[in-house]
Amino acid sequence: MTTTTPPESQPFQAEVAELLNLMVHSVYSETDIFLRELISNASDACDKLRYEAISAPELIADGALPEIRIRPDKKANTLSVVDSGIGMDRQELIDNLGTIARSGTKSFLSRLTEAKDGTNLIGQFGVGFYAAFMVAERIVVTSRRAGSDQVFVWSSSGGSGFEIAQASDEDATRVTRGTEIVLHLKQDASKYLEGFEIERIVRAWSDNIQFPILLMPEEGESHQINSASALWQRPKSELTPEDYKQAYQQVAGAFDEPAMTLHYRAEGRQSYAVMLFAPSTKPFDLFDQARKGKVKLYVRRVFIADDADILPAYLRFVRGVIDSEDLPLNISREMLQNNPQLAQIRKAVTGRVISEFENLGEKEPEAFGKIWDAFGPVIKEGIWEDFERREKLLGLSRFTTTKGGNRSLKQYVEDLKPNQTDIYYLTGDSVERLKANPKLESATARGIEVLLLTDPVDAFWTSAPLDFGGKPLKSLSQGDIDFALIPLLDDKAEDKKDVSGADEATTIALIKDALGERVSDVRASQRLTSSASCLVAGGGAHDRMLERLLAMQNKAPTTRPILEINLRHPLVAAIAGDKDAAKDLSFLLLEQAQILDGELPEDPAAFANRLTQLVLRGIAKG
Ligand SMILES: Nc1ncnc2c1ncn2[C@@H]1O[C@H](COP(=O)(O)OP(=O)(O)OP(=O)(O)O)[C@@H](O)[C@H]1O
Repeated sequence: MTTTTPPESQPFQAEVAELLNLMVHSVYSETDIFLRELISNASDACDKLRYEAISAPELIADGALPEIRIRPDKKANTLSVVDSGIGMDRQELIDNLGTIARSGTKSFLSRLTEAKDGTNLIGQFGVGFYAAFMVAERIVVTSRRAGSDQVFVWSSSGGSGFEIAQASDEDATRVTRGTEIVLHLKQDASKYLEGFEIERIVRAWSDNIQFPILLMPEEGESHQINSASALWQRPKSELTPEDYKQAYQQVAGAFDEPAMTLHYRAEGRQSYAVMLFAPSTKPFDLFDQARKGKVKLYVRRVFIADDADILPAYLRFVRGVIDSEDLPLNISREMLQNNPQLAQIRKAVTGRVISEFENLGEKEPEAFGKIWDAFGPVIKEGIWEDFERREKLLGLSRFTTTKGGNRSLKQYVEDLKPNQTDIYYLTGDSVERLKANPKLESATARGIEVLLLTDPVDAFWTSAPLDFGGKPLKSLSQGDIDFALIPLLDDKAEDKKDVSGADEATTIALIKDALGERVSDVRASQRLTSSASCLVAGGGAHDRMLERLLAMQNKAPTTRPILEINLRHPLVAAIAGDKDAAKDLSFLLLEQAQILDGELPEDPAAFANRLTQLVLRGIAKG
């Protein structure tokens, strides 16, 4: 005897209501995708059932492979997508079809509202089930969790909420396991009742869904309309670029083209098939804190998990499938973490993905450039995290430098100047600002190439001790720089040295006295040629950019910088000669340097005031 729960109305989570509103009033032309989304959910449900049935075989007592049925009904103007998968109980219906759990949803929705054509963005997000509201004015979902004697009906016409109720006897008899989704189609969506239209969409988007998809026409025989093969198990020679594209779009729920495809079978100590893709566009949650990967793990074609952390977090954008022949089918998700066989697979596949990137970088630099543009900031996390592959990841990295875009460290090292032993870089907010940074001056005068690093992650990985090909990486805004042995491009420039040289000891003493605690030291600079001053971090301190980022997050106390001055600069030279103005001039040197680093002077009003006073004095003198 089952207890009866009365029908109940529930509101959608605010994000769902907003998404539905967007879907209904939007101009998305790609309405076809609703079917792909429903089939994909149905397929996931079949996968989950097969997985649960490994430890509870009674769930599929009939032994039949779960399947997906599509039933158009012109008279009723409905299209049904039915699966005999895992199904949902009452709470699951409420949670899964009433909320969106993914973080970052709010900010994504506001981007979607602003976008002109949201299809691409929608692809990054994956609206899933809710896409059905593009074509349906009312949706009724009847579901029975596998093994349960209770059946529930979820229904909604979009808007602000849904109803949930216990199924009638008739409904319960019809849905013996899994989920039936009935779409009451909108007026202009009746084309989705045509068999040929359904077949076309399934071929285009869902052909390689592993479970049979059956079309149940109103007249005539039902028949299977997909090939239902595990594509990754087929030999490469049988597959076309179009097959790979479809497989990628299906497995990733994406709309773009894969930027790289890696398909192979490993034999030997372990056998497994690998089909992985690098997308060409960024997903919306690339920088999500959870940093979860999305490579699906199968064992002998049975889906096991989609979060088995097969690839390291810095490759979390890679999508696809690994299908092992050797892992035990009944491996629990908890056991995946510590399974030594899986650890070997992880290691081998990670190495292979990286060497594939290396190949692409060498043979098809443009194709690799696309991947780098989209995912470089993520791959660079690996330089910090993956000690073992650090040099390889540095080798993969592409940089904007003072010589141009898309430069590799290999190219950098080939172009080293005579006596140059280090690889120089500067971190900051934008390439334009970095190019104008005075810390580049001395390097520029010697034709030394400098990496201009502007991704937030750059401040972090560069804080590890790094070298490439035996050449250490060195920041131009940290510690001492010695360019003495590297010749100037224009060797006469050196003559300017004594033109208006200030008395070093006196000048430094005056500035130190004026600035007191604001700086940790004042030094003559090797970095500057034409600017008056710059700020650098001490050798043992965090680089300036990292310091700023950490300070923003209150993660570390700030350390005082070192002020470097250019003794040849007239402003610096003036300090020793004009004791009255020495204090104001010293502050000006500090504040100018802060501004050039993209910081604000601590007291902007005092800065403006000082500047005014000095200019007025200048005018009066003139
Ligand atoms: N046919 C179904 N059978 C069982 N559960 C389902 C079915 N359709 C949807 N669900 C459940 O509802 C959840 C939400 O589905 P939805 O399509 O909105 O997002 P998703 O599939 O999780 O995400 P994405 O679309 O990005 O893959 C699913 O995760 C699943 O738990």
